[in-house]
Formats: sequence, structure tokens, C-alpha cells
Amino acid sequence: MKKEEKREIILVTSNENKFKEMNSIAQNFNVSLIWFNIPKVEIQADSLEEIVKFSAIIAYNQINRPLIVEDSGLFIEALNGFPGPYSNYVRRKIGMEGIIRLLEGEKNRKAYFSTVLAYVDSTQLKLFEGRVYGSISTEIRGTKGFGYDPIFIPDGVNLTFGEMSTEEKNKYSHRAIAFRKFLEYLATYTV
Ligand SMILES: O=c1nc[nH]c2c1ncn2[C@H]1C[C@H](O)[C@@H](COP(=O)(O)OP(=O)(O)OP(=O)(O)O)O1
Ligand SMILES: [Mg+2]
Repeated sequence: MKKEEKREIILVTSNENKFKEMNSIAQNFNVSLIWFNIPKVEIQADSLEEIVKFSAIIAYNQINRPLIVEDSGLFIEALNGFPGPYSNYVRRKIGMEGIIRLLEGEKNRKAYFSTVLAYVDSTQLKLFEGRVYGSISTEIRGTKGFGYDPIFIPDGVNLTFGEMSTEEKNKYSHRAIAFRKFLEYLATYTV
């Protein structure tokens, strides 16, 4: 396909790593991802779905072009899903060290990452979820990625996300799963 036939989708996020991860996938589809590096408005709520819906509507009212936003979180089984939608706040307050401390002596280290991605245009608001199951490592491993990447080991490998390249992480990640679902949906209709 010719370059000019690419569909433009705006990604609203203040997180450059989210853009990098998704852009690496978008390049394999007929989509040109445009990064709007502006903070999205995040309400406080107990579900990613609720948070991201508000973010999407507010962003669309500002920008008025087809866009996506996503909200993600780390859900730890032994902590009843904490920090979940509060992952960003918790990371800033207690960091990865704090999470490891909370799990000291805990045998159940199961956790999952979830992304809820919202797509909004003039006719619709649609959500796509992606999840990756894994476990919390006993120490910080790796310097790649962002956020909790150095303490999350996806099932099926012995590496943390912090030890993987963007392309490797995209084989497993919650964000990659949600984004691919969205891209497949996008391919099914034309505006
Ligand atoms: O793949 C991931 N690998 C490691 N950590 C991650 C990931 N995905 C989310 N996280 C952590 C980072 C942040 O502490 C919180 C999400 O917060 P979240 O509001 O979605 O992201 P953000 O504030 O960095 O960017 P944005 O401008 O899109 O809101 O969970
Ligand atoms: Mg945020």
C-alpha cells in the first residue's frame, strides 16, 4: 500500500514507552500512529474501563479526531488485585522495591498486567482489553522498558519484561494484545 493511504490514529499519552511499543506494531498494519504527548485526564475509579472511558471522552472533546488512549495496571493475586488501577500512584510512592517488600515470604507471586484501550471517533467509543499472566520476581531484573517491567515475568519465559527488547515484550504484553485487537477491528471498516 502507498504511504498516503495509511490511516492516521492519534495516541494520547504522556508515556513515550507506550508510544514506542504500539508504534512498532502499527508499522505492520496500515496505520500511522501519531503521538500526542499531552497528559490524559485520569479520574479515580476502581476499574480501568471506567477510567479510560472518561479519559477518551475528554481527549476527544479537545482534539476532535479519531484517537486512542489506554490505561494499564498490574494486578497481584496475593494482594487481591492491588495496585490495579492505582498502579501509577503506587509506583510513584513505594516503587518496585515496595511491591517486592509487600510480597516478602509470599509463595503466591501470581500477577497479571491489564490494558484497557479506548478508541473514539465521531460515531463510537469502543474498548479493547489485553491481559498477560505471569509472576512477580523476587528481585529487580533488567533495565529495559518502564514502570514495573523489571519485576514482571510473563508465563512461559524466564525473563522479566525489563530484560526484553520492545519487540520481545510485544510478543506477550497486555498492551500489544489490546492494540492488536483494536487494529484488527479498525481493519474491518472504513470511515
Ligand atoms: O507494560 C507495562 N510495563 C510496566 N509497567 C506498566 C506497564 N503498563 C503499565 N505499567 C505501570 C506504569 C504506570 O505506573 C502504571 C500505568 O499507569 P498509566 O496511567 O496507564 O500510564 P502512564 O501514566 O505512564 O501514561 P499515560 O499518560 O498514558 O497515563 O502501570
Ligand atoms: Mg497515567
